[in-house]
Amino acid sequence: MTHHHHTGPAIVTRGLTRHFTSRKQTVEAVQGLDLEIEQGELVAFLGPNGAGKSTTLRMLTTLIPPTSGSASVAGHDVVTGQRAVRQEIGFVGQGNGAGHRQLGRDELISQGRAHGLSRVDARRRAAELVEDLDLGAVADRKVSSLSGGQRRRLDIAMGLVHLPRVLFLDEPSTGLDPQNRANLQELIRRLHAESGSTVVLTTHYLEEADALAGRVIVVDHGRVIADDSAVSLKSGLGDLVRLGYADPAQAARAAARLERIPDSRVAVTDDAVDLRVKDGSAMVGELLADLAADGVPPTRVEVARPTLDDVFLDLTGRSLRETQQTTDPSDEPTHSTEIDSEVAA
Ligand SMILES: Nc1ncnc2c1ncn2[C@@H]1O[C@H](COP(=O)(O)OP(=O)(O)OP(=O)(O)O)[C@@H](O)[C@H]1O
Repeated sequence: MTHHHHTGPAIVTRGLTRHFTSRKQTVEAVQGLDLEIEQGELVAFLGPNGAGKSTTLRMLTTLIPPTSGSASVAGHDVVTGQRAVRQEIGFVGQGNGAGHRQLGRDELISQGRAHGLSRVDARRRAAELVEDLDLGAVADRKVSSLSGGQRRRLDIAMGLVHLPRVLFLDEPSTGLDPQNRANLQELIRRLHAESGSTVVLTTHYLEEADALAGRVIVVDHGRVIADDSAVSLKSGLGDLVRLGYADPAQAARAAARLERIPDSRVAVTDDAVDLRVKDGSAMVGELLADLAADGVPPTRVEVARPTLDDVFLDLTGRSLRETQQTTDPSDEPTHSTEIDSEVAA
């Protein structure tokens, strides 16, 4: 069997586990992942700092071996078939190591040569990538002089030189401004659509996972806590209808009435009632009429569509934003700022 005929899933993991030991303490970074990712999927691993996203990617790209369990990529085991896996994949890490003194185009050509392309083919491939990734204006400048967004596009071009069947991107848009992030997402979407290759990325931008990935795998403490399309994850949770009252007694009466709605959850805090229910936005008119008829019309109403942060909160009792801020205080402030603006949107 040659890898060209591999027709099974792009990625399979079975009990994939990785522990780290430092100063006699064991960190269970990844704990027993069982995943199947089909060829051509675009998947985002979403989770807070330290959830195990990078460790998972580093195992799948053969940079570190699993402690236990197994994984295969494009039909090859990441341990016994390390070499074959490397030929099939592209990996764009966090801050790749393109030589700063080189010109962007020369970096691409060297990378192509390193992957076994002839000089002519490497030049041709570099030219294609410069075109595809809109690097024309910067390809003939030194890498060290490029902006963050240009540098990221060059990193991605580096990962694409050998037409990988599976592309791994570790936090591709971290550190980019919103405009560059949007451009990069558009680029990833286009590359995925045109190449039909499998794309796996990690992110802690909710908005990115939401906008980009057909499938979102939410990880926390080294485990998968949800795995579905962003749309299903959110619609499964339901909309939040928040009703404000003049006093707590009214709120309590309204809550008692709302608890009769099937498949809903009601929470009261002082003079506000939170109702979580599927398609809440569609039923709000009827709901208000009923409450008015029962003598408990609210004084304020807000309806919020669920975000992936709500999904995370529902699953873990914590917000991605909180974990973002507390797990790694040295983290760049851009992260939490971004997540704030996403939630506010
Ligand atoms: N080489 C290592 N030695 C010791 N601990 C490690 C090592 N690499 C990762 N860890 C720990 O494993 C856990 C998972 O880290 P990992 O980098 O996979 O998380 P992540 O989800 O990618 O987070 P981030 O969003 O911050 O990149 C963390 O607790 C981390 O401190």
